[in-house]
Amino acid sequence: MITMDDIVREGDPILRKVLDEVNMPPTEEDKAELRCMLQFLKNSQDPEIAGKCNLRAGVGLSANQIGLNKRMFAVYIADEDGEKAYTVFNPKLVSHSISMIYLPQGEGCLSVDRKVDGFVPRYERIKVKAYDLDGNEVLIKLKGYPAIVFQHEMDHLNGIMFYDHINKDNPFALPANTDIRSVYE
Ligand SMILES: COc1ccccc1NC(=O)N[C@H](C(=O)N(CC(=O)NO)CC1CCCC1)C(C)(C)C
Ligand SMILES: [Zn+2]
Repeated sequence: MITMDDIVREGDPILRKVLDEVNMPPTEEDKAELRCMLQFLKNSQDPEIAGKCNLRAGVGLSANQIGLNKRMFAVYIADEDGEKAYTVFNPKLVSHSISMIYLPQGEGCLSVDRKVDGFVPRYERIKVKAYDLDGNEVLIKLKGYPAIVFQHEMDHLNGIMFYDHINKDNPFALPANTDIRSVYE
């Protein structure tokens, strides 16, 4: 079972690596690891398990955050209209909206044990081509909060941290000449 002890923290070089593609079809090992990552997110959102194991309520986890050099991540979002779980290999952003969004409270990261203030501009809508747990190619269309989570995780696969997107001069400045609005998760 993955716990916070297994989560790599900032400073570890693997968080700044461009990770390697996973050969398709995925091996049993690849699939087991990705399933474990999704289970961690579910556990972290279960008050009982999260309380017992001191887990931060996570909505997304990328492979390098548990020390694996593989282009894969899991996302688990449980909201009013049910739960959305994604386990993806080799995701590729195929298109995105011009309009952008950001979380008014900013972003955090399971690998960052400090608050980093500032707005993180993200595309409002994205289309992602990836491979699912069975190695089938899937096209995933997202908008709003789920799109933010996916972009946060895809950044991790390329060694990008959320705070790389925060304006250095004014963390709460929004990109000029951009259609951008705040969204709540
Ligand atoms: C059940 O949990 C929630 C319910 C409603 C709103 C928010 C959350 N949880 C989170 O946003 N959780 C964040 C998260 O998992 N991540 C993922 C991460 O660090 N991946 O590498 C950071 C988020 C910031 C924006 C998108 C992902 C942390 C860094 C605060 C743990
Ligand atoms: Zn993160």
